[in-house]
Amino acid sequence: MHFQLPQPLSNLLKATSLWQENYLILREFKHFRKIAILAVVFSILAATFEGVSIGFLLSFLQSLTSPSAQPVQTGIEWFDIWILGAKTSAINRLYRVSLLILLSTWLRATFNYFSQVYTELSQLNLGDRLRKQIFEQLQSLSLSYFSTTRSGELINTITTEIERIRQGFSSGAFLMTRGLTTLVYLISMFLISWQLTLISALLFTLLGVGLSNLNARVRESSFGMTTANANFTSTAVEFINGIRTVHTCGTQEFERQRFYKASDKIVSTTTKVVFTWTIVKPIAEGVATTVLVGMIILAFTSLVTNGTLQVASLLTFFFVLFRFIPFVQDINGTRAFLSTLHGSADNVKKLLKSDEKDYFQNGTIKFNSLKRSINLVSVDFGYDNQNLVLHNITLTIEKGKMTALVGASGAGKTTLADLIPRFYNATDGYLYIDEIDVRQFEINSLRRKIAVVSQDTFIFNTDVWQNIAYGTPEATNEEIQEAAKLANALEFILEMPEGFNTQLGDRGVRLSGGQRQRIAIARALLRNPEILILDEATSALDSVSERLIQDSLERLSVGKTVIAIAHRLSTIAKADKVVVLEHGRIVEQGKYQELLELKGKLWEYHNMQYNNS
Ligand SMILES: Nc1ncnc2c1ncn2[C@@H]1O[C@H](COP(=O)(O)OP(=O)(O)OP(=O)(O)O)[C@@H](O)[C@H]1O
Repeated sequence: MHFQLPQPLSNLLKATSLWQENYLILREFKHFRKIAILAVVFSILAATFEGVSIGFLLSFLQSLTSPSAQPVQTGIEWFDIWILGAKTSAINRLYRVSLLILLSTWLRATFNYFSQVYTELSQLNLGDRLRKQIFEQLQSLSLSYFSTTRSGELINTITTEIERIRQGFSSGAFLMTRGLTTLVYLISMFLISWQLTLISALLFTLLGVGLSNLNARVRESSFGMTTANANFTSTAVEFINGIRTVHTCGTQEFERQRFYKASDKIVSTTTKVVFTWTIVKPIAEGVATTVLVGMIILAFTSLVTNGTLQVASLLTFFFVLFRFIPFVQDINGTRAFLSTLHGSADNVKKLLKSDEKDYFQNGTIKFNSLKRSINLVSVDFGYDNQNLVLHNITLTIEKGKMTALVGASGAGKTTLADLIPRFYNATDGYLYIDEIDVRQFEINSLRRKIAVVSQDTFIFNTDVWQNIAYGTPEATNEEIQEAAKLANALEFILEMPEGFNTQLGDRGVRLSGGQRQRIAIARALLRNPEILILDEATSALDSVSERLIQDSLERLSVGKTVIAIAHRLSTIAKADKVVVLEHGRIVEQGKYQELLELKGKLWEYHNMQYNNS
């Protein structure tokens, strides 16, 4: 069944500031509107039956206090006669009304149960949708977004802040049910005594207005609380990820202070919120009790003594008022709690918002294979708008050839190589693959043909099989073993306690640097790429394995296009073209021997390396 809100209702909803401010969150309801509507419907039914039981209660008390009096009549003849038993004896009426009270109470309890179940389910769905929405957002943002955002902050948004919004939904639903029931109470009270109801309504409204001011303050301080949470998660994530560096550098005390400070900040900002938020309920309670006592005195001294109100009606009125007060307190308390969530909502909305974010724009042309060359034409690139890292790069990388990038640390070699699989877009200039702008290619079809073996290969916390086959799920065990063998990784894998089934731990902590790199090479070998980017691929290996891997890479490179970045010149001596970069500019390019004869930059590096070793 497909639920849809009626158009006018939907338009009305969209005109509210609640919708406009929280559109990015509320739009998720459309994915589980059936559940959300059921939650609302059951809440309405529960509230209605609360009112119905009050009606029956009045009849019940009347039957008790003045059995001979005319019973309460609804005006619906069949109902008054057959259901309430208006024409039967007082005791009969008492039985009937008692039965009706029980029935309506059970029904109310049942509806309450379903309203709670569907509210919880809606809440679960909201959390689920928001997490997935953020995942989609993170997947579609360009990599540069992650260079400028702390990962801990993102983790905080996905976990803590979404959890708080989820709680916010159930509080919102609670507010709605409480609101509806309060309305039903108000109507019942109004029917019993409009004078007393008007006075109570006026006093409670004044109370509500007074408390709004406090809620605004809670809202303000909630932003500080969210910032403190985000900062704390970032600090904790950095501390755990960098634990080896902390031990190596002996900075435990420094980290302790940083961690404690971040944790203290959560305490201080939250304390501020707690003090303001929790004061709401006691204030509401005190004022409400004063109102109640005042009303009892007023009712007795005027309305009952002059006969305007029956004792049964008065008792029912106070019974309802008595139940009404905690509801009003709940409403105020929940409103205050909801105010504490503005910071969280803001945080999630900021991440989901699409303006001022750099999105990855996918192309449509399917990349099948490299036919001629990759051409960079006057390419400039900067990670931010202020500082260019690459300047005016014009370069041809020919199919089937090995192009080596050489230069000092920070010269821009990795950055240049990252432009080919389009990890980043050129800030200016063009990158063509076979004369087609790289931006026009469907990115996954291009990246499937490229393998990158980089300095910081990520090893997943799963077994060796899956780590090598990452990106090639269709690979057979034989193929995986063959790739491991070619990458010179088979031996150490088989020496591990469970061989290929060994779990590699978070980020591959159970592997040495060289082993990690060999897993990465095996991963690349398995993908059998057309274009191979080797970024310092052999730097973490001992000389024996380096030679073995060098051989396997040479075999693999036959007929493939290789872009190799290596500090050790021995690994690139056979390159078809060597490109020397300095401060993001190409200063030399040509064959290794030709460049040596020029006695320029490569010659300097060459001498430095071979004279030192
Ligand atoms: N994600 C990033 N965000 C901002 N700046 C970056 C980023 N990555 C690198 N840089 C900067 O870009 C410049 C070039 O870095 P790159 O990693 O390309 O140099 P490299 O020649 O590969 O160095 P190395 O040989 O040390 O790996 C450096 O100044 C570096 O600080």
